[in-house]
Amino acid sequence: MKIGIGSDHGGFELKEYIKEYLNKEGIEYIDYGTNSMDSVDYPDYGKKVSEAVVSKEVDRAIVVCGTGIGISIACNKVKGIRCALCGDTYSARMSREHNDANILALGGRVVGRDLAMEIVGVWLKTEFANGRHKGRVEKISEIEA
Ligand SMILES: O=C[C@H](O)[C@H](O)[C@H](O)COP(=O)(O)O
Repeated sequence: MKIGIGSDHGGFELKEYIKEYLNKEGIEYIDYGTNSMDSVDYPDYGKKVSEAVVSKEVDRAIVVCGTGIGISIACNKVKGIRCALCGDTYSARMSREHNDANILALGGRVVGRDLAMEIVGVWLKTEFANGRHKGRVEKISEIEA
């Protein structure tokens, strides 16, 4: 599995920490920026990462901004993206099992590093459950169409 990762300045530090985790776990990733704490606009990075998911350059992605709110809103404007902003491991697991979320959003100024890593770990390893959830996710795609 290849993961895309991106953030604005508010999520930069957590993004770099997540990269260390991915390196340790041997998970391949592409970093779409930003590359410093200099102020940038989160929609630019949400768009880049989302387009990489839709084009299948990466399988799934993780995005981070200060709260995770702005970048998740931006990602969810891209057709085919189901971005879930998660602050706990239960939501992270459900976002995969029930919603087939293809992007995880985190708030770099909200969640601590240890919790963020638990959320990332759960989200990466959980598969979509299909079954009754499949038709519901398809109805989301119908809204987009
Ligand atoms: O939802 C938006 C994000 O939390 C941004 O990271 C935040 O708005 C950036 O704020 P500032 O420009 O004050 O660092």
